Amino acid sequence: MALSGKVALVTGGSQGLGKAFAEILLKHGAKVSLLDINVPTGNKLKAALDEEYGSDRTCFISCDVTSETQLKEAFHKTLESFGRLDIVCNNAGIGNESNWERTVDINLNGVIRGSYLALQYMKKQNKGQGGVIVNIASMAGLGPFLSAPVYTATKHAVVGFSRALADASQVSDYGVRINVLCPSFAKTEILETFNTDDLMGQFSNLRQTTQKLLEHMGVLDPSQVAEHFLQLVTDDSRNGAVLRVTQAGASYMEYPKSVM
Ligand SMILES: NC(=O)c1ccc[n+]([C@@H]2O[C@H](COP(=O)([O-])OP(=O)(O)OC[C@H]3O[C@@H](n4cnc5c(N)ncnc54)[C@H](O)[C@@H]3O)[C@@H](O)[C@H]2O)c1
Ligand SMILES: CCCCC[C@H](O)/C=C/C=C\C/C=C\C/C=C\CCCC(=O)O
Repeated sequence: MALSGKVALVTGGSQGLGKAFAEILLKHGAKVSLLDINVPTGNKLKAALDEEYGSDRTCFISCDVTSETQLKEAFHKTLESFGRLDIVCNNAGIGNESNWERTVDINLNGVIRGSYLALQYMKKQNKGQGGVIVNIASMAGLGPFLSAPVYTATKHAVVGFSRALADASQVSDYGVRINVLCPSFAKTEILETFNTDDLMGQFSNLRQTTQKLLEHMGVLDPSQVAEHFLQLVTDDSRNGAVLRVTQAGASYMEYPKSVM
């Protein structure tokens, strides 16, 4: 998929990986709708992007992915502002093992809400032009991250949900590809989770273990992660792909062939 003239929507787009995804899409000619609950940071980012790319290339929409109503409205506003929708990145996520219900509602339910709305707007059967969904999981979607069991569960679920949806989309001929990105640790605010006892809950005693894992795996720059995100967006041959990104490089996960 060539990105010039295409329109993307990125949840959790105010900072961190969402910001890096927005920037790489803009660099390649797309327009981007940024959705986030962090309104001051989102507005600041929009102002900075206006300077660099012009004010018609982005919009910022205050949106909580736990609200079906707000998310629907944000998709509607994106279509209204830019006239089309081609790329949806369900990226908003948190690490909160204490309020784990909220973690499930953002990391998993938010991805499901965003993916279903994306299909509704992009699938050919609804007069959409087709497109691509990239859901952001984590290495914790591929194996156990011991200090964050609920986070691990949500990210495994994002991988399973996205792979099943990709097969369903292909069999139903929606014209929409669905892929998953699984980054290792990246330098963003979410890593502060490990220094916050309230967020780690009963697993705050595992801080040393987490710290060792982090030192062992290293910390990626968001721009490195964005390069691999771009691959999932632009490579039309990829549907149901799960791309693992580490300091050592990126590799597609291999799974047994689907029964269908
Ligand atoms: N940084 C890492 O090490 C890492 C590694 C693998 C995967 N991830 C995943 O990447 C994604 C982005 O995280 P990040 O690292 O950029 O962290 P971050 O904390 O910098 O960014 C997360 C963004 O999501 C927004 N957000 C949180 N709850 C929201 C909600 N209810 N509705 C809308 N927006 C909401 C936040 O305001 C923030 O802007 C997450 O899904 C995270 O799990 C991060
Ligand atoms: C709790 C919020 C912190 C977010 C961290 C973020 O998602 C990064 C996680 C990075 C690594 C997770 C650690 C362990 C996963 C365990 C095994 C994966 C092995 C799978 C493989 O090598 O393919």
